[in-house]
Amino acid sequence: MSEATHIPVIDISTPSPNVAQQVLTAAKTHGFLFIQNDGVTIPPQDIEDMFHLSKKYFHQPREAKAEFAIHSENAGGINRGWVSMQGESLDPQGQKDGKEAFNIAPSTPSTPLQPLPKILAQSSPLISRFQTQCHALCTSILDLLGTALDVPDPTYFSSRHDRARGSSGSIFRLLYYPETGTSGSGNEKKTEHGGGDGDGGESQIRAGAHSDYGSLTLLFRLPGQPGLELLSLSNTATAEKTWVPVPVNPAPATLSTPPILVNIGDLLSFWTNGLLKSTVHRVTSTSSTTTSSTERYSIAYFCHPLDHIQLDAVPSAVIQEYGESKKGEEELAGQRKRLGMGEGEGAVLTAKQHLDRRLKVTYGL
Ligand SMILES: O=C(O)CCC(=O)C(=O)O
Ligand SMILES: [Fe+2]
Repeated sequence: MSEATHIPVIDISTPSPNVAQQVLTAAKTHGFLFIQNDGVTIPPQDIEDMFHLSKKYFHQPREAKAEFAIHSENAGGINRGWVSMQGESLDPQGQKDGKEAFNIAPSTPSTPLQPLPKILAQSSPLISRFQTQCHALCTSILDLLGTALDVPDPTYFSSRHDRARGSSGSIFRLLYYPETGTSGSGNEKKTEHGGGDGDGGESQIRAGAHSDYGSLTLLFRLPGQPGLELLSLSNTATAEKTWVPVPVNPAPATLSTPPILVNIGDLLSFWTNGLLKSTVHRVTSTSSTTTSSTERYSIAYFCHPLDHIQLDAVPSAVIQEYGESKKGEEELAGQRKRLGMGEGEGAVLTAKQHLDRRLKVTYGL
């Protein structure tokens, strides 16, 4: 990875203005940062158990998984349940993704977990606990951003994500990228797609190029299962971009458990006038020289503000100034266009409207 895209590993276990600045700098520069796992907020044992559960779930026969198909009543409605192999394209202009997924909406004190297939239901306490832990980490990161952005109330962002106060678009997602190049995987063909963005090689797209929709995404991956790449500026003069791999553990000699990867989503970028970057990323096969790749698992927590939260001006001089700069204006015009908002349309969106527009523009939902 070139120095320009060196994603820092940040230890936030003792929050301070300096730590807050480190988080802000990474969010402004790369839109990606690693958080050192303190072993407490999200215990490594729970991460391991979640991966174990995910493996057990996805290794079931197709028919068992189809009972809880995404958006079905069985699965508890819209955006919940199982996404089949090639069942979605994260890049609407690209090919179908070579992956399966299972979406679980977070439980709250007033809403229990959605109906789950038996294997997952048996581990409901682990799933609920894991979601709560993920949300707690998001809260800490949002508070650090509030501090570094000099918002008078540093909990400005996090209080607007308070799960006890209502529903949100937050979603917890188990992801499975089946082995390819062998019979029965359902995704045998190696494709030519994806080599044209500067990496020069042939690679198979397992999850198409996209940016995430919400405020923050936490991503858990397993050592020995690389494949995530982000689109990074490689030449400022020509604005040329290139795909850069994101290691699972950037410092295995010093970090016994992989740090947690965090990235900024479109909503938080929009809310901060484009100051925080929502960076395009994708998942490719592990090898650019062979036709097969081994199975891969990841787990994502997509954190969203409460549905009713208005994404209006954040009381931060840094954000306001950025919005008035040429770069900020360009950034916002691009985001508005992507959201299908007319030029000069100054309407304030709620978090739910933002998500609905983003889904509508991307999927025509
Ligand atoms: O599986 C991964 O490593 C990334 C998945 C991803 O970017 C997503 O689901 O939004
Ligand atoms: Fe993503």
